Amino acid sequence: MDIMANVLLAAGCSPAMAHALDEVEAFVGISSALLVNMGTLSADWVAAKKLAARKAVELGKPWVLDLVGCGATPVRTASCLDLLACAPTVVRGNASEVIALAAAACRGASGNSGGVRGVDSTAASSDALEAAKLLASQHRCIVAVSGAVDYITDGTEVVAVRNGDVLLTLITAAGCSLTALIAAFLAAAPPGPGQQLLATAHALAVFGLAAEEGLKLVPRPGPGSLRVALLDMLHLMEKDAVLAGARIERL
Ligand SMILES: Nc1ncnc2c1ncn2[C@@H]1O[C@H](COP(=O)(O)OP(=O)(O)OP(=O)(O)O)[C@@H](O)[C@H]1O
Ligand SMILES: Cc1ncsc1CCO
Ligand SMILES: [Mg+2]
Repeated sequence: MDIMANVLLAAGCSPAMAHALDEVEAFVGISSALLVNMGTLSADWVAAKKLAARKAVELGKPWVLDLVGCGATPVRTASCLDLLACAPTVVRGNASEVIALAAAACRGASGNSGGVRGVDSTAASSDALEAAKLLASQHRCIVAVSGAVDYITDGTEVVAVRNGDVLLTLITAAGCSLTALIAAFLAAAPPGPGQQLLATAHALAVFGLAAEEGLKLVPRPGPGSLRVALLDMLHLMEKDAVLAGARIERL
């Protein structure tokens, strides 16, 4: 929650981390977008996630699902399936999580089918592209798979983003923070066909580019200094740097 909230603040947003059952709906009411993160699955938190997601749909607000550890345990996979049924705008996971969710959605399976290593991926994002397309078309959402190359699809179109650095995988909740940034970009996306897909791709590009630019500031790069430099660059990067450095390609 620390790094997610700080990433959002650095990017100019106003985050609130809320999970109380009797509060989440009111918070969705005053928010521009909702992020549901599956990192912590106490029963009342899961219930609050579902309430919040349903409220966002009722109010027509975008909401994003982060599949943390989908496939690692039966409870995690089942909870992710429950949230998928609440019509997310965007689903974001690493390759193993997306593969596990697609397998579970197809077969009702809840075992470790995506090669999940706890909350970390053992698969390449390209290996999850077909699973992502299937999920996106069957559930009418956008699916973003993070990795060396990030893929974003609505089931028909596929966009690839080639920003980022492998050192990000050594910062816990880097992916969670990226998903938070997707929610922020959805909140700011103009209406119209394809805009949410583009907003999602741009969030991935800006996040990855901030890491790349941050690494240039660090004399001896490691996860700790990258974590700090990433926050700094999300705050400092100007539009020109983003336009020059974003590597977004329609496939
Ligand atoms: N091999 C890589 N090269 C460059 N960037 C990468 C690589 N792997 C991941 N990334 C980037 O790291 C960020 C986090 O993605 P990752 O797939 O590691 O998420 P995650 O597994 O959900 O992480 P977490 O669970 O810690 O939140 C993304 O911006 C992604 O583009
Ligand atoms: C390590 C960890 N455990 C639950 S959430 C989280 C952050 C990375 O997904
Ligand atoms: Mg994750």
